[in-house]
Amino acid sequence: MPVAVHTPKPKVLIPEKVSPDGLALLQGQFEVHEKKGLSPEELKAIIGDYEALIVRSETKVTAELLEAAKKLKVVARAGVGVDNVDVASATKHGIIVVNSPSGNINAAAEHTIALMMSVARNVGDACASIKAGKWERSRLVGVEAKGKTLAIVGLGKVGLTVARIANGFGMRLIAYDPYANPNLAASASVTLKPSLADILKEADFLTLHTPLIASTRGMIGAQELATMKPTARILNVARGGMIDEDALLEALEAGTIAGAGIDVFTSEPPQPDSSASRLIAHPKVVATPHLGASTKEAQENVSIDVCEQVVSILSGELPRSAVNAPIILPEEYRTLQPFVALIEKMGSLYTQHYSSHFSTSGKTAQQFRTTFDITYEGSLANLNTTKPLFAALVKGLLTPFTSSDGLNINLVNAEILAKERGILINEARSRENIEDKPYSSFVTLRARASRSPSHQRSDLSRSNSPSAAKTLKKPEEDQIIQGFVSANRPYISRLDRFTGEFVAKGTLLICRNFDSCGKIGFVGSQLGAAGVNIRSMCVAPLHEDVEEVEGEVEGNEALMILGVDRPVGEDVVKGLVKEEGVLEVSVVTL
Ligand SMILES: NC(=O)C1=CN([C@@H]2O[C@H](COP(=O)(O)OP(=O)(O)OC[C@H]3O[C@@H](n4cnc5c(N)ncnc54)[C@H](O)[C@@H]3O)[C@@H](O)[C@H]2O)C=CC1
Ligand SMILES: O=C(O)C(=O)COP(=O)(O)O
Repeated sequence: MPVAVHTPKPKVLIPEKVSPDGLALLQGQFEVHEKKGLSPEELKAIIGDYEALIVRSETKVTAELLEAAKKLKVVARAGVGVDNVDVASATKHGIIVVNSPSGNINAAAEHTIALMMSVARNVGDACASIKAGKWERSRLVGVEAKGKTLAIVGLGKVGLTVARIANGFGMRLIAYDPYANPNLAASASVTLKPSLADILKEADFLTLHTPLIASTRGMIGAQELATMKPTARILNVARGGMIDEDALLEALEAGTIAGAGIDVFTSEPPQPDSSASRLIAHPKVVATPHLGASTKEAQENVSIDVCEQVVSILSGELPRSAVNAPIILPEEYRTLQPFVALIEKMGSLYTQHYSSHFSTSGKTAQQFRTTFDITYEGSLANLNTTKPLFAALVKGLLTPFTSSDGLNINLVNAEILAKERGILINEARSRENIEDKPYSSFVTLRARASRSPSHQRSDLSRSNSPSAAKTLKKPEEDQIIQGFVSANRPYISRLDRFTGEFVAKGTLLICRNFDSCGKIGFVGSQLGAAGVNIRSMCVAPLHEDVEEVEGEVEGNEALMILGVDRPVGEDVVKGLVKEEGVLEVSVVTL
């Protein structure tokens, strides 16, 4: 009686508060563990059990933690900034880092405006004063935003949203961002300036909206503050570390800066007695504990956004916002996804079929070839990026070798791994008309024969002429697999010298046999006797380009591809090739 095999569900760890709206998507298919308040040591001790980690800004995802994360496939940042994640280390380990690039933009922008108005009208100070029983109207006179200059550093998603709201207040808008889109800037009535110095001197309010990276760390220090108007007010809802907290405190004390609204700090929560703590306590400062993204709406958005991506990644699909992988446009993503599955299966078929098969002379293993040409034909040739397809091929080629040592191959590390293993993949596109075919695109994988002077005639990559194809002869021929997608299912349409369409799925028994009567019956009865049920069958005759060569057996051969319901044992395979007529058998699982 077959024994039911229990496959454990992948585990997802969430060490911070993440909205339940997204987590609901994970329940059922994964084991979801919400464990708040873990120390770095405690986190490191348990991370090895998890396939996915979902964090916000508090968890430090260090190289040391990632080293211990043996099963981890994805770090999902439920927010924008990934400065708390060692992305380079994640890339090295093949761990995908995803974020939610737009889920909390509006929240961060509105919080910036809230701080700007609070600083302008002394809301923090006034609130503390009235709660203390005072009534200080003349001490707490503020300024208006209307007519003032708002200087924006970093005109990305948050910066632009702030600009659009501030435009409604009647503010004059200037920005410094060397990579900004001038059309977007103009449409938000923002004048781009060529340098930081240019906007600092004109600012009545200065607001920061860049990521924390090498070029922005410490970008506002004593020198920069000294060039600003004494009436200027500074806002930071981006990251601590971009403003020198000591220098800002000094400027506020000296009265050379009028006030500040600060949501983020160099160390969070700030250490007691640190400059950040003194800034928070300063009467001219309105401070909040990193609340930029803390709205119900933003938390729902980011949670759903990253949880959907965790589901995709753990299901072997592409994420939409990977930080350490090429960005794919949504429409391209839809086109690519079925081909990612097809190409991975073509690579895996290649490795399994050619690396080990049974023939009349016993089990033989061929040398794994390392030079491949992959050609995308038809509408697939128009894609902007084929990186996910490249990664899928590397994964398909290597996974049959490497699954046991747990190597995690994905679009993040595929290129590095291919290089490390000496695999050379040449990608080509062909826009040739394929209107005569029943599908819009197809893919050809060709493993090049090793070159020696006497074999050069067989190298089809150097000549596409039909006469070159006719010279194909064992043992120096190229190995060819062709495939296409129909109704989202991956099909193989050519395997070596044989053409026939079969679905690349499940366990397949691939038999090369003499193209003569009785072979199907013989194989069927052998499998039946072994209790193996045949679910599908395809007979693939010789490809039309391959000429029947007099005196050679190839001209009289066909492939029989049988989809079977269970793995086929070695004894059954040996029994098949013993009988004259079945020349070679391989078993592959796709
Ligand atoms: N306080 C909070 O809760 C939140 C904070 N944030 C922070 O806001 C930052 C910005 O977010 P988005 O606008 O979504 O990012 P974004 O990537 O859309 O925009 C960042 C902009 O900064 C510009 N930039 C980069 N280096 C620069 C430099 N040296 N000088 C001037 N400009 C530079 C880029 O060209 C880009 O246009 C995030 O990185 C995150 O750290 C985001 C959301 C919530
Ligand atoms: O999205 C961001 O970059 C933020 O700073 C939000 O941080 P949080 O998720 O609230 O810890």
